[in-house]
Amino acid sequence: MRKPFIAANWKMHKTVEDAVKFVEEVQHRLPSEDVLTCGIAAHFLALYPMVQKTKGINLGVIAQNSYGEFSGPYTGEVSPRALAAAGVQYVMCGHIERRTLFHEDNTMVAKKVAAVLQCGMTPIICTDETMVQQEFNGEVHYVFAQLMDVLSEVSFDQVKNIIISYEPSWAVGVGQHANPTLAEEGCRLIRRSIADTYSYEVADKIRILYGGSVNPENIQLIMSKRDIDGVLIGRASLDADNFLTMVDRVAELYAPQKPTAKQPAKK
Ligand SMILES: O=C(CO)COP(=O)(O)O
Repeated sequence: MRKPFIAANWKMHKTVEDAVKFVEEVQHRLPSEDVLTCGIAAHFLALYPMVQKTKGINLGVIAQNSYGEFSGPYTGEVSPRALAAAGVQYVMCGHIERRTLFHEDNTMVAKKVAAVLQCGMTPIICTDETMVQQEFNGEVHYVFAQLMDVLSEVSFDQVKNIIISYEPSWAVGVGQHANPTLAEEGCRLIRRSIADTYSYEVADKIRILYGGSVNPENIQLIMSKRDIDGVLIGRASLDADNFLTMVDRVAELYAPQKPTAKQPAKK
């Protein structure tokens, strides 16, 4: 069974002080790691203080980006080696805002993914709808070439250590989440492409997250979908109580002591 992963993506919000305060607010109220994994993607400055604050609690620290080299003359970039040494566990690679605002392409993202894996961290590889489907002559076709480009440097041994997120551009930051069935379809297609390229066993183990306007009202519906293993939450994760409400709602779906009608549908 794939353990759910509930991650906040704070983007360029919060000062270091705000970030630490948030951790203090949630630290004694998170469910056990046996039920689900929680994480927070914060900006670079907040990462080290958050690593110190989250020791021993179910709240992984996620970098929102890193560079594809370990060291060198890359002014303004942050090395994955430095992130790993600081205790960061996960790195987001190729978020749609990095692609659209900072012109990251598949080659750059593939290098980041490879470097993150080499440093012993888990990449959260971000994909959007253009990476799984395209329209030709008015018909929607499923395409995997771009996803495979991004995974080009990930070996069979390494692929079990990745997380993938599916964040369709029409749902990110707009307040209207993708129809859960469409969201699951994107995740299912990604899993199928992993199965075709690597193996069914690997595809069955990889966690695939959905991101795009997730909030306390829609999180249970989204997380009740079989092929959605977690969520990346932007705006709705900035408030500690809101974040905890969402975590609790997912825990309700998964906690063994609280079976729900949805549970048999999950893997
Ligand atoms: O970008 C996102 C997660 O990475 C989603 O952002 P919103 O939840 O604000 O739509």
